[in-house]
Amino acid sequence: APTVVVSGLTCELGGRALLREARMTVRAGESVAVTGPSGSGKSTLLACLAGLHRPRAGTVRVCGTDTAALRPAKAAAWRLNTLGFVYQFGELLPELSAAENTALPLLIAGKGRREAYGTAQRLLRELGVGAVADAPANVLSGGERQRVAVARALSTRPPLILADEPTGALDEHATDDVCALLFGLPAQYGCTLVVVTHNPVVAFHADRRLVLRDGALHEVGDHSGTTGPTGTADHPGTIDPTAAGT
Ligand SMILES: Nc1ncnc2c1ncn2[C@@H]1O[C@H](COP(=O)(O)OP(=O)(O)OP(=O)(O)O)[C@@H](O)[C@H]1O
Repeated sequence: APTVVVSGLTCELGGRALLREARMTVRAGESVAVTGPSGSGKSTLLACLAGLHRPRAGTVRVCGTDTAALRPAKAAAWRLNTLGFVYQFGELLPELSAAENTALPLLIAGKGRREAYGTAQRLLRELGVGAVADAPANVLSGGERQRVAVARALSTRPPLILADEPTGALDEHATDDVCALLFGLPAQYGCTLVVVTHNPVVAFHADRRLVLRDGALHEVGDHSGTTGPTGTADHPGTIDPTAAGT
């Protein structure tokens, strides 16, 4: 069964219709990038996937669960076990160490300290930030912060990772680094990945790309016919505006 099935999703915020009968399906183990103009509703779409925003119409099923129908008391536990979030600035708790940030979801899920910290240390090592496990989050570099954020997102082994502009605060080098890490997660950890990004270079790493335009999600060209994220077959060196989704 697909991990994500969205159909007829209609959502308003501040009196503005952001999503209009949007639809998308994401298969298990797939990575999908969602691009689109600023303010088009990409973060709102992620909030709907997470059941954090109740749509006016339509359905959102994640791992078979209708997220709009989740009762608040059950929603938090469902999110804890089903979703991992990665945000633009890592959004770690600054006074806690990398290991403490990573162990936190497991402690909240009721795991014992030994198991939670064991898992955290292992994930941080696997993601290349084992050396900073005991450093407070507020001294980490941007790239290290995002690696720790990914470790935290993976800690409960959720089937779906949602990333909202995960490279938005990084330079080019760190962006490449975090992209390699993020888009390698489905193969390495067996999860599904949905990434919201402005950056066509980031989107190009995904198995599929969707653009959110006028409230609807459109599939954009597959990788054939383009020379890569920085050029098209017809115009090498230019960014394909269709693929960029802007
Ligand atoms: N709680 C809210 N109440 C009212 N309006 C909101 C609320 N949250 C977001 N909006 C508005 O909804 C629109 C879409 O916001 P959203 O963050 O989903 O867009 P986005 O595509 O992710 O934008 P960006 O790429 O700039 O992050 C924006 O105009 C925003 O100001």
